[in-house]
Amino acid sequence: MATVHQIRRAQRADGPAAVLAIGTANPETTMLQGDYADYYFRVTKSEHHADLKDKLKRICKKSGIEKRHLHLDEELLAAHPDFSDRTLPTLDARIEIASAAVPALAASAAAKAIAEWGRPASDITHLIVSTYSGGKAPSADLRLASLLGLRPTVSRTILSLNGCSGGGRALQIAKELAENNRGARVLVACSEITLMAFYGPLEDRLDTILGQGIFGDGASAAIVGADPVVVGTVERPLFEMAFATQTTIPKTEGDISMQLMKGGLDFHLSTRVPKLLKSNIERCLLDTFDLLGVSAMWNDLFWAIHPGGRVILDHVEELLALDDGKLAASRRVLSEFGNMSGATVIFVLDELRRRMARGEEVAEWGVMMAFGPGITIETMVLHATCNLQEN
Ligand SMILES: CC(C)(COP(=O)(O)OP(=O)(O)OC[C@H]1O[C@@H](n2cnc3c(N)ncnc32)[C@H](O)[C@@H]1OP(=O)(O)O)[C@@H](O)C(=O)NCCC(=O)NCCSC(=O)CC(=O)O
Repeated sequence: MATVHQIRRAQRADGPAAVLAIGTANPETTMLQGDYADYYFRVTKSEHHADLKDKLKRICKKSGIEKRHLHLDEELLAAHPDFSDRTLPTLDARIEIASAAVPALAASAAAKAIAEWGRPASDITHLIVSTYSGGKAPSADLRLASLLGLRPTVSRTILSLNGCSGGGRALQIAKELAENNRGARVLVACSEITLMAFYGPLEDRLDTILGQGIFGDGASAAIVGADPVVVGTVERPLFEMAFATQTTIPKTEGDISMQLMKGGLDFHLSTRVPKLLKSNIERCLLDTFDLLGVSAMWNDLFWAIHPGGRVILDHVEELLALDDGKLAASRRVLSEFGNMSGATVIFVLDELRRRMARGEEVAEWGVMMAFGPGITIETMVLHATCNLQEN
């Protein structure tokens, strides 16, 4: 019999985990940001809140968002007019819709990632799903496994209510799984729909107005594995996952929060969020690079920052004295899709690889950062492989 130490060593991969493929998907319904305030106040029958409508118009104008995709379209809302009133008991109906829509959207994104990866879905060994739109067990992970035809032994994990840091957390767990289980191929899927937190405006909840104005729907998927297969199907690592950390900003539990209530998901965002991130991000980066034992010039790196809001990107750019264009991938994703919570950061990686393929970003090393309730900062140091320059 081998020793436990030998068994453990044999289980570990040789190389670092890497993102091997990426896929994204969005609901068909598109909402132009310039039309949103009129639409929102009309469908929620709230035209009498003229001051709030003007505020939302100003938020939309300054949001850096051109359009968003939304699962909850006018037709679906017409079938559920009570969704506009957060005091009515709509949680059951919302969960019913979300428990079909979230895995379906995730499956669209995952199918694209699997097609790019080039191996059969049945070769996936682990599945991690992140969403804030849960409320049922078995959860979206099991439904997604079934939609994709994953093997019955696939090892599933659901991350619930991790909010905008869900994508970062899921990728960190995928890295650990891939590096500690030789041959593992981890499918990460993040799927978010705002239907859970859609309701009309309230004078005393300005964060509702903000949330309605910046959040969008989308799903992203990534396949993560170590030691790429080079015989038969050739796997092409995109981003190698060098190192990862998680930091919580002390005493900020109340600044980003979500809670299920009878009328849906109550989403709270304090006005302090951009400033809190601004005063903690650089320390977090310095600590991460210290732990790695290397120093870095911020402009020599590529950046995949979660675009939580336009002003957050402005703060990061200013704080780190980043050159123009360093946050172009985050800004483009924000512009095209809004803040899709946990799904967003993989969209940013997808956009980054397109920019790298066009030669618009040439840095070899970079950082991915996502922020969520906690306030939690998920940071990962990435290495771009030559495959990204060759496309
Ligand atoms: C909303 C903005 C685009 C507005 O742009 P500017 O700040 O440049 O413009 P501005 O100061 O003139 O603000 C325009 C109007 O928005 C209002 N406003 C700004 N921030 C607000 C907030 N947090 N809650 C309510 N209202 C807010 C202002 O009071 C102002 O109203 P008036 O015009 O009436 O004076 C920006 O502030 C932004 O990007 N904020 C970041 C949003 C955020 O916190 N994102 C994190 C999401 S959480 C996340 O990503 C993680 C997770 O969900 O888990």
